[in-house]
Amino acid sequence: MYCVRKVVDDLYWVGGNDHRLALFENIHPIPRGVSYNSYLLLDEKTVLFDTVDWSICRQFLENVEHVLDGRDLDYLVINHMEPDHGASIEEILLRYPNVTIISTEKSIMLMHQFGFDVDDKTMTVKEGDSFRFGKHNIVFVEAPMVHWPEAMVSFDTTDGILFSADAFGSFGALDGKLFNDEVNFDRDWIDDARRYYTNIVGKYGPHVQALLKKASTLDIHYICPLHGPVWRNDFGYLLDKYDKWSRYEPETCGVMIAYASMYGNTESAVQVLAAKLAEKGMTNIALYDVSNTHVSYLISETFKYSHIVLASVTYNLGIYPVMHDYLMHMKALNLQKRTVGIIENGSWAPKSGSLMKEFLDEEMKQMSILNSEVNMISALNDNNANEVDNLVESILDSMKEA
Ligand SMILES: Cc1cc2nc3c(=O)[nH]c(=O)nc-3n(C[C@H](O)[C@H](O)[C@H](O)COP(=O)(O)O)c2cc1C
Repeated sequence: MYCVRKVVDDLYWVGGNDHRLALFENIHPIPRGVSYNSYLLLDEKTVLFDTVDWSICRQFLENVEHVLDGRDLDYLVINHMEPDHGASIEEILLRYPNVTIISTEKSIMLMHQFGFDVDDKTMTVKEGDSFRFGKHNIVFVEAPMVHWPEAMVSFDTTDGILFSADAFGSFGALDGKLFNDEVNFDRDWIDDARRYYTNIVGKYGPHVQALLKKASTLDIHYICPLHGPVWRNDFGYLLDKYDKWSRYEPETCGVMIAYASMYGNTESAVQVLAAKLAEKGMTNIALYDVSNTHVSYLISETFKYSHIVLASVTYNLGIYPVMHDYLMHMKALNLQKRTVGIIENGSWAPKSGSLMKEFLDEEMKQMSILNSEVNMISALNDNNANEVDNLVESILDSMKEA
C-alpha cells in the first residue's frame, strides 16, 4: 500500500522508513530507525528527486506509481549517489525507461562504478545550471564532500524549496510525521540529528560552511533533506546548529566526562569529580563509560560540550583500547577546539595520561589541555584527592575565561 505525504501542492514525499536496520553504514546504531526521503514533483514534466535504499525500494515504487497516477516519469535528479539514496535507480529505469537522469559528472561516474546501465539516459549539470520543468525552475548547486565528492543540492526557485541531500538530515524514522513542526525536534530529534551530522558529515566542516554560505543567498521556504524531517520554519534553529557543528564550536558550556575503567577505581574518581563540579554549581555534566557507550554517541556529545574530561586506565603501557578508539574517531572526524582535562590511572607504570595528552597535542587541532590533572596509582586516596579539587577549579576558571 502506498504511503505518501504532500509537501506543497505539486510536490510529494515518496520515501519510506526502515526500522529493521540495526547499524547505519554498518557502524552507527539507529534504535529509532531511519527514513530515506525521495520527492516527486508534478509539473509539466514529472521529476523525482533522488531514490531510496534498496531495503525500502518496494514501498518507494508503490509511492511513485501512486503519485504519478498514470503519468510517465520524465526526470530523475540525483543529488547524492551514495547507495542509501541511489540504490533504486535501476528499478526506476526499468519501470520508466524514458526517464532522463540529471546529476553531476562525478555522480554519473559513480553510477557506472556501481554497475548501473545509464549510458544514454543522463544529463550532466554543474554549479549554477538551471532547468525549467514547467512552472518550476530548478537551480543546481554543487556541494562537494557534503558528504561525498559528487554531491549537489537542488533549489526550486519557484517555491523556495531546497533539496539538500545529506545536509540537514537526521537519524530517526518519520513514522507518519514529515515536517519539523509536527515533531518536538529539540526534545526528540536533536540528539539523533547531531549524532547523524557529527558522525557522517562531521569531518567536512569547511565544506559544510561553504554550502551554508551558498544557502544564505537563497530565499528558502522548505528544506527537504534525504533523511529525517522536512523543514518549513524555524530555519534559524537548524542553521545555528549546523554553523556551530561545522565550525567545531561547542553548543553548550558544560563538561562531558568520558572514562575507561576495568575494576571501578577510575569510575569512582570521575564520580567524585562530577559531584564536586555539581557542588560548585556546574550541573551541565554528562558522564559516559566508553566501554558501554557506542562511539557514535561519544562523538556526538563531544561535539556538543565545551569541556571534555578523559579518564583512562593504563593498559599494556598504552591507553585503554576503547578510549584509544574514541580518540581515533575524534581525530578522524576533525574534532577540534575543546578544553580537555586528563585523569590517568595505572598500577605499576601509568602512561595513559601522558599518551592521551600526546595524542591531543600532536594528532588533533586546537585542543587546549588543562594543566591540573589527576594522576592515580590504582585508586584515588587522601593523598591525591586534592588533584580532583584542582581540576574542578581549573575547569571552572577556564569557563569564566571563555
Ligand atoms: C591487561 C592489563 C594491562 C595493564 N597494563 C598496565 C600498565 O601497563 N601499566 C600500569 O600502570 N597498569 C596497568 N594495568 C593496571 C590497571 O591499569 C590498573 O589496575 C588500573 O589502575 C585500575 O583502575 P580501574 O579500577 O579503574 O580499572 C593493567 C591492567 C590490565 C588488566
